[in-house]
Amino acid sequence: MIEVRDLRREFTVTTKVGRFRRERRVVRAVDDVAFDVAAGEAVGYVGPNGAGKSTTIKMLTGILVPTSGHVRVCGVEPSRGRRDLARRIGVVFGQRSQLWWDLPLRDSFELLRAIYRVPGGDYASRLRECVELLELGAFLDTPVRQLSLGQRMRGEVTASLLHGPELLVLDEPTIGLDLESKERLREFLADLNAQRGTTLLLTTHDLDDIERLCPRLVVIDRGTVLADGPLEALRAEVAPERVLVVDLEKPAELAGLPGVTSSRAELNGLRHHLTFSRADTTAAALISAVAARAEVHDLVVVEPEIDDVVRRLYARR
Ligand SMILES: Nc1ncnc2c1ncn2[C@@H]1O[C@H](COP(=O)(O)OP(=O)(O)OP(=O)(O)O)[C@@H](O)[C@H]1O
Repeated sequence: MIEVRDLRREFTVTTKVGRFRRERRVVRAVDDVAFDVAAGEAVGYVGPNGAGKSTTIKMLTGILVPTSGHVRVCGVEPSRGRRDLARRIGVVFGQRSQLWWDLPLRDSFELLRAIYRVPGGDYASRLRECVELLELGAFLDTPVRQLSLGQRMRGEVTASLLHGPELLVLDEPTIGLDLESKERLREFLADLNAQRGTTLLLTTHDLDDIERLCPRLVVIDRGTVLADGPLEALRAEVAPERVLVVDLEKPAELAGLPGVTSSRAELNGLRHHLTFSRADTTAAALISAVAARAEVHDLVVVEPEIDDVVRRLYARR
């Protein structure tokens, strides 16, 4: 669905030096990026501010022309076949609208239907589905400028799906939304991917979006790909330590258990936090070792937070 090789984009920026001189400098925003996305995947494209995420997305959608490299999206070269591509993909920019500010949402949708020449039956069924799942009914006749951010974002997502795209590219789709709106949108996108098979590529700073939606992560920093793989594999690679938290029936000492790299006790020895590495032991073996020493009341295995995984990936540089 997406094929990117040796992708590069440079910008020339002019900065003022002293009172009269200006200096031209080349900024390489995307530097030899390569990745593929197969049909039906849901991939998170993450990185710190200025990493090159938006620049990549703009090249994938044909808004920006690459300085060099190879990009194909749905078999189309985006900068040459922008119109053709627009019929096959949907794009949502959290910070930019594709809706007509003064028109009611419903009229914006009608205009998009005409632009993309969507057959009446397909349009009606897609709109009905989005209205129902994204709960748009109450504000379909409200001008876009009067909508809340959460309502507008639901409108943006609907607008991007009316022509039935194979791929949906989202740049910061949940930015600024309240928790309930975020969750509703995530659930909708997860269903779209799982049930319709729509491929998703999204950039986000909210790692809960990734945890909820994207089994695979491409991490970019300073224009280059730092890591690419399933979230679980990256977690195991850079943050292999997990913590077994056990509550005991009676206080006990749990020092020296095999595979435990550090431990901490609280509640007068009733609760223990045992840190262990995947390479040294398994959760099952550790639980058996604890149970052989003391009567276990309850337990939980805590995985490293996704924020921690991503922070360690950035730090690895
Ligand atoms: N039009 C432009 N002219 C000059 N420099 C640019 C331009 N667009 C982006 N850049 C620079 O390219 C780099 C990458 O920017 P980009 O917007 O792709 O980052 P990002 O990962 O999307 O960041 P953020 O998370 O802050 O949105 C930055 O150093 C940015 O200043």
